[in-house]
Amino acid sequence: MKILVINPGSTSTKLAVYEDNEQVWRKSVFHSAKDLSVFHHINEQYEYRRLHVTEALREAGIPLCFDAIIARGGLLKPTPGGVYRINERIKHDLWHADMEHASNLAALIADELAASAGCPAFIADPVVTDELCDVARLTGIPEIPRISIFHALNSRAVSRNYAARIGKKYEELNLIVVHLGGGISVSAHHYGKVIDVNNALNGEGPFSPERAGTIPARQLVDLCFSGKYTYQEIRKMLNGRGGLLAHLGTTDVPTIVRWANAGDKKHKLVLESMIYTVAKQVGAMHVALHGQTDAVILTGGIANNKYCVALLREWLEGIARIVVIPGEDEMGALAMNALGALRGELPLQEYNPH
Ligand SMILES: Nc1ncnc2c1ncn2[C@@H]1O[C@H](COP(=O)(O)OP(=O)(O)OP(=O)(O)O)[C@@H](O)[C@H]1O
Ligand SMILES: CCCC(=O)O
Repeated sequence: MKILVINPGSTSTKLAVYEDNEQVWRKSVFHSAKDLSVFHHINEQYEYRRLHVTEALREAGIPLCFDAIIARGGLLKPTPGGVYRINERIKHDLWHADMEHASNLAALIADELAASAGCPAFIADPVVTDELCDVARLTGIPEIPRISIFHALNSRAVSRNYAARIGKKYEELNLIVVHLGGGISVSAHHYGKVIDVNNALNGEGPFSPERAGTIPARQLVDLCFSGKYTYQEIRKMLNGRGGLLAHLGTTDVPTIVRWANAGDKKHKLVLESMIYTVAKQVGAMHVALHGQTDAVILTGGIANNKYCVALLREWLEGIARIVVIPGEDEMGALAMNALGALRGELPLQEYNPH
C-alpha cells in the first residue's frame, strides 16, 4: 500500500511517502517568515501550501497515485480519537475553526489531492481528541467545562509501540504518557481511552518551554483587568511566550541545562520547577487510573535530555515502570493509522460532533 502523509507546522510542511511500513521518501518544505508574512490568517495560506506540496511531489518524480492520503488533524470540535475519513463536516469545521493552527490546512489539502488521486483521505488522532470521563469534565464554573487538547497522535503511537514491545494490546494497559515538547501534556490512558489529560494548548497543567500551564485564577483575572496588557498579549503569555521562555528568554532545554550545570541558580530553579509541575501532573493522572498505572512513558523532544529525565525519575520513583521513548514520529504514526484503516485493522470513524 502506498500512502502520502501531510503534516503542516508553523514554519514548515512535512511530507512523506510510505510503502506499507517503510518510509520511502520524505521532505520538509521550509516556509520563511518573509513568505508567510503576506498572510494574515492561516486559511489564506491554503493555496500557497497546497502548491508547495504538489511541487515537492513533482520535483521528486512521485505521481499522484496513492492508496490513501492521511493528514494531521487540526483544531476541530472535540471528538474521540481514531482514524476519520475526511468528510464535509471536517472541512467545514477546519475552514471555520475557533483557533488558528497550520494543521488546520492539512485535511483540506489532503482532500483535494485525494480527489485527483482517486483515493480516500484520512486524518487520525487530532489534537482535539476528547475521551474525558464524565467526572474529569466539570470545573467549579459550569460555563467553563474542561476541554481535551493534547499530543494525541504521538501519545497514542508511543503507547501502542510500548504495548507491542511487551507483547500486550494497548487496550489492555493503564498508561500515563508524558509528552515533553514545546507544550507538555500528561495523559491517562485507561484500556485504550484517554480518560483525563491537561489541556496543553489552553492554560492547564505543567508549564512548558513556551506555555504557562495552570495559573492561579484570581491573580490571572487581576492581571487581565489591570489595564497593563491587551487580550492578545495575555493569550500570548499563556501560550507562545509563557513557561521557560518567559522566565529565561529561551525554550532551548539543552542550553538551559548547560547553564544550570554551570551553577546558574535561576536556570536551575526554573527548570526544576517545570519538572516539578510535570511530576505533580503525573501524580494526578496516577490517581485518575486508580493507582493502577502499568507504565509511565516519557516522550517528546525533552525526553532526549538525560538531566531532565533524571530529575523526573526522582519524583516518579515508585509510581510505575518508567519507559523513555524520546522524540516523536508523527509521520510514521499517521502512516500506520492509514495502513491500519486500509487493512481493516482500525475502524474508520465518522466525524459528526454535536
Ligand atoms: N535532542 C534534544 N535534547 C534535549 N532537548 C531537546 C531535544 N530536542 C528538542 N528538545 C527540546 O524540546 C522542546 C521542543 O520539543 P519538540 O521538538 O518535541 O516540540 P515541538 O514539536 O516544537 O512541540 P510539540 O511537541 O509541543 O508539538 C524544546 O524545548 C527543545 O529545546
Ligand atoms: C497540544 C497540542 C499540540 C501542540 O502542542 O501544538
